[in-house]
Amino acid sequence: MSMNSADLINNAEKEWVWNETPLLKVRGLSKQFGAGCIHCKQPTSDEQEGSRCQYCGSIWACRNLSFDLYPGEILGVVGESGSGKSTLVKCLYFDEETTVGEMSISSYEDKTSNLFEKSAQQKRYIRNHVMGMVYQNPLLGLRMPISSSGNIAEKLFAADHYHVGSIRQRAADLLQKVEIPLARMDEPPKNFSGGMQQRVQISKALANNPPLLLLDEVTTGLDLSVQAKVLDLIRNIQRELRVAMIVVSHDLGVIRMLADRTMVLRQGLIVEQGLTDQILEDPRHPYTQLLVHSLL
Ligand SMILES: Nc1ncnc2c1ncn2[C@@H]1O[C@H](COP(=O)(O)OP(=O)(O)OP(=O)(O)O)[C@@H](O)[C@H]1O
Repeated sequence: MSMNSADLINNAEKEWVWNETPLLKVRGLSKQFGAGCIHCKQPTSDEQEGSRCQYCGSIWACRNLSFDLYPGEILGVVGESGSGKSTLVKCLYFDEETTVGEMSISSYEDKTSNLFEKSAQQKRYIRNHVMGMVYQNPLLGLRMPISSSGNIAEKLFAADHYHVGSIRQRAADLLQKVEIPLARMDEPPKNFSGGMQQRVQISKALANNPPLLLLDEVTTGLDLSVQAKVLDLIRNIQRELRVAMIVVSHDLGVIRMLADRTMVLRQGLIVEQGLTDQILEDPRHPYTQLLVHSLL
């Protein structure tokens, strides 16, 4: 297959990205819901066994997940409903307690230590300074009754910024970046459409210039034209700010548009990972083949 110049630039960018130290390293991340029992103390990596313990009903939502994310890269996480995608990002953002595993972030002062073992206060610091999260449900990421600028201010306060003038300017800049009219910056997100709410969430998540952004099904439930606008915005932000992202979606169209590399989850296990082009054009695992063919 012949390559055009855009492919060449893309590949050059990917090579450049991979020569760097990973921004995020995750090793052996497992998350169990339920008390567990003697039969399911350890997550099994056997696809045939499934993620649910037949004795106690506990579920290993994520099983032994290991991966790296490079600065400025977008990693897609795809899989059917219940495959563990949301649980993975919730563990990374400390919304859920990880059962076993290690995570380190190279831009955090303590580069190599396991962030899952930090205190609640340190985890709060990491959430406010090093990561941003955009949820599928804007109710989880925004305070609906307070102004959009106030939502951003809240995130800046949490990271110890107190100068009112510069906070307001930062809120205006961010809302402008996501194309919310400045005349509406003091309106609460509850007055906005679904697509606008997602854009306010994105601007709030970017408030402290985090090197890592987590996006969980951010376009699910939006009209197709609105989806396209939000996806465009995410792509532009990644190009402009070189922020690394983990994009969770059950929609391979979203993954195709955004992700440099992709990880396919099934019943909490990674069944395949690699360059998105390769995964979509030449999937190896039968489950990925099924996903890709259902898109065609
Ligand atoms: N709080 C919880 N308590 C018990 N089980 C849970 C909880 N949250 C998730 N699970 C289970 O963990 C597994 C993975 O769920 P998760 O929400 O991560 O999947 P997902 O791939 O994000 O699905 P979807 O695309 O439908 O959001 C599922 O079997 C789910 O029932």
